[in-house]
Amino acid sequence: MTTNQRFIGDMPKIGIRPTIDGRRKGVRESLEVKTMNMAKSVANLLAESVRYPNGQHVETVIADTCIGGVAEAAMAKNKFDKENVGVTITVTPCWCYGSETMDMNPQRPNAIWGFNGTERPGAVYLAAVLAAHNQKGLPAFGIYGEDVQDIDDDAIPSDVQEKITRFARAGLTVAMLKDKSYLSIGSVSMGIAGSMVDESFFQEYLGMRNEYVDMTELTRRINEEIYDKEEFAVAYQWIKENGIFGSDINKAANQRNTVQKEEDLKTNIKMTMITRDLMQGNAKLTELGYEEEAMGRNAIASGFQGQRQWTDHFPNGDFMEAILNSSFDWNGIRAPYIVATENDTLNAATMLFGHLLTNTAQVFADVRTYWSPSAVERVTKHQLEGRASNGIIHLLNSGSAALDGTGEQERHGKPVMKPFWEVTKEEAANCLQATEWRPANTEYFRGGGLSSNFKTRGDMPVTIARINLIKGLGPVLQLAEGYTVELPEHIHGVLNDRTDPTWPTTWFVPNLTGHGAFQDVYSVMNNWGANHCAMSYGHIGADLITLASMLRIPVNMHNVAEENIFRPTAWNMFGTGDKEGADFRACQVYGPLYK
Ligand SMILES: C[C@H](O)[C@@H](O)[C@@H](O)C(=O)CO
Ligand SMILES: [Mn+2]
Repeated sequence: MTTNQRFIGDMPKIGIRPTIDGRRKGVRESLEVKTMNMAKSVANLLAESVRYPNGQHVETVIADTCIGGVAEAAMAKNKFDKENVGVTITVTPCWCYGSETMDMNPQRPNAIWGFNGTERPGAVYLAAVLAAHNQKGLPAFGIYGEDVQDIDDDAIPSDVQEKITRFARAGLTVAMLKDKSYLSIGSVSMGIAGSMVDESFFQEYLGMRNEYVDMTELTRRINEEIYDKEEFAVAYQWIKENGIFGSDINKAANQRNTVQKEEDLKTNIKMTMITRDLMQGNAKLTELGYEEEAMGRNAIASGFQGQRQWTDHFPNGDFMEAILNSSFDWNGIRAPYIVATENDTLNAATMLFGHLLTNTAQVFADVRTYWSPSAVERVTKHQLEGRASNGIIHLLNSGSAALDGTGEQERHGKPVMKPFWEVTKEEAANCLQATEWRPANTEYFRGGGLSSNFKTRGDMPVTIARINLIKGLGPVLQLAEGYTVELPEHIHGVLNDRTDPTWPTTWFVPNLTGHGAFQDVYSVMNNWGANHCAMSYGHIGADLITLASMLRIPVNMHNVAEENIFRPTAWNMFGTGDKEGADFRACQVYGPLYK
């Protein structure tokens, strides 16, 4: 199965609306070419610089005519509705009639680029149409280049490019979430509130539905052999030949014997295939006589409860979660699946944001420990240095960290996490080689299984994020941009051995601003809203903030520079001095996108 067959329906397109002054006999005629050229430049920019998670370049649809009034606005809308347009960008070099030309679809993110020129007043239209958007309660993003351009200049200035592409990535994420499912496999893990499904959150904020299966469905499919046995043979050979099987940390009395460990590996492979099939279906199952199972659940993300009923008896979910979240498996290099440990639905939604904005794999982790410089010195007799010198946060969890999180993919000799189509065979092999599959800690996981153990390479720019649900307020998003750091081996060894050393470790350092939650590293840990975070490659805080504003989720903690914050213009009307407070007020007034 190829990745672009993964979900039912086409990828959403971006609709481009060239608006124009409707006055014929001179004015309109003189502007037609320029206006359409702006639309074409935006289409070219998007096709070059934005891709869908399946690797295809983004598709755009330009309205058949410039839009001078309401009839042409309706014609553009009809075209867009037929073409599965999920996001629209209006462009214009001139004055046009605000409410007569505007896009009034309340659920499709909309931006307007008003050309900064002097011959015709694009900025005046921009201000007028944004006022109409605000007055009608239909928030839109305004884009106005900083420097004046000449009317015959069809280039898009870099500040405008940045805003258009940021808007497009976030808008497409909104559109790609819509009408997909989150699949809960099992229910609440160990009282973790994030694994209590809040259907209103998924339905009203993300436009998604919730699907559920009991974990016994895995048992049924394993026992009745409802999976592709040929694929199983390939997977088994692949991991036996290429996997590194690390040592057992369990006391002799608690160790599983060789026969059990071999069975655990086989069960883990079957769990991986079955979870994927539950999410997206598998045509092979039709050949086996299981047409219903072959359909899958149109799930763009899933979560596996695991602990404790399953893991007290069966092999744990670490292998399954690690492989599915990675950009490769025994079938080759492919887009990651999003699977949350402990069925933490809120971390899964955060991982989806990171994945759909960047097209890269995500690292799910416990926000485990803050190590102050003095605590590290006390325990190791060594001082933290460089980026780590203000203290470090230990990200660690059984399960869902993508193997891409090893940092074994490179650009210009530096560790990165890439979209799957840029990952080479050698890099995928290196990620696997940097991972040890170790017998699970049987005091935690009585049913055994294989845990994935690696240490993330340092110097990767990353962003950790998390959605939290607050009674009386709704969802809020928090994020921290920072870097992975690599500690000298002796320090890492001492710190890591104090916890469960069979799991993947990332040492994270946030960028500090000296204010609020970013006063120091301790404050970042202290202000984290739950036990988990999702880590994404790159400094994507600004994209996350734009996306959150589209979904009306306020951001309660971030360390993104103010000049990079891009939200609908209406947000400024809720206050310009205190952007954080304005965000909360705006989100409260507009409410969830799909209410
Ligand atoms: C094995 C343990 O139960 C861990 O899974 C636990 O510490 C968590 O990850 C909690 O989020
Ligand atoms: Mn956890």
